[in-house]
Amino acid sequence: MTDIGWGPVLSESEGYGRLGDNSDDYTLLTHQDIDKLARAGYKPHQHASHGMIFFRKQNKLWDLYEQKGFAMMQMRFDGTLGFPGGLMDEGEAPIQCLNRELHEEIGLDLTKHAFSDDERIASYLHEGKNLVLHFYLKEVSAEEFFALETNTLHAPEYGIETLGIIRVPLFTMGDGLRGFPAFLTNHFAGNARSELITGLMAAKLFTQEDMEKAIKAYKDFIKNRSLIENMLE
Ligand SMILES: O=c1[nH]cnc2c1ncn2[C@H]1C[C@H](O)[C@@H](COP(=O)(O)OP(=O)(O)O)O1
Repeated sequence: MTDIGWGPVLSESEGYGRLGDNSDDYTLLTHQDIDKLARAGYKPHQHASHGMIFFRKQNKLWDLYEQKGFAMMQMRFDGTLGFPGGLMDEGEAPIQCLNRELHEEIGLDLTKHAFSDDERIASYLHEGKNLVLHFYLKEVSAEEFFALETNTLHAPEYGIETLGIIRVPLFTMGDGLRGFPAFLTNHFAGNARSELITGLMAAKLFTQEDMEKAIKAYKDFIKNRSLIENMLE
């Protein structure tokens, strides 16, 4: 087999992952938009699919904090946080792309846990990047979640694209910041932060009020951090 090398292939997708996206850069697409894209063979855009696997469990963590369960994310090769998933290959549909990528990145057993098309909860267009992002959500039991996590160590891309699977802390500590709001202050790939918020709301793990409180705590922290950094300059 001729080795084509990854250089030319990767350089084409370099721009998609650049940091600095805002949530306003992404437009939420309707079902009609998606049907139209499918009829056009998903062209002329590049597409990517990512999925959130979670379990719900009402728990009092350390007898103190209300924990809602866990959601799975990953530390990516580029140092940002994201969901398992990736770019669609020629001839694929978004759901095929998702299942292929989840097998490669987290070793998902597709005979047991393949995602289905009706688990897509949102799709977004980034016009500037000509990129459509499809986002899927899957609920599993706690036991299945732990087994899936263990299996990630044997995934073909573990240690290459996926540097580690992480659990999103779904609780807030007494200072109102540590836990989920502090988690939101990390660097995320693409619109993964918005997807996380959307996914947790769609799963009804957060009430509107709890989510607004968490987002406010995270944004206040970022604002205060920038103020302090500016003062120190
Ligand atoms: O979790 C994510 N949510 C939304 N957008 C994401 C996420 N992870 C990455 N991205 C963006 C930015 C990336 O460059 C493109 C392509 O995804 P990626 O997973 O890097 O694709 P490959 O593994 O290189 O095929 O989507």
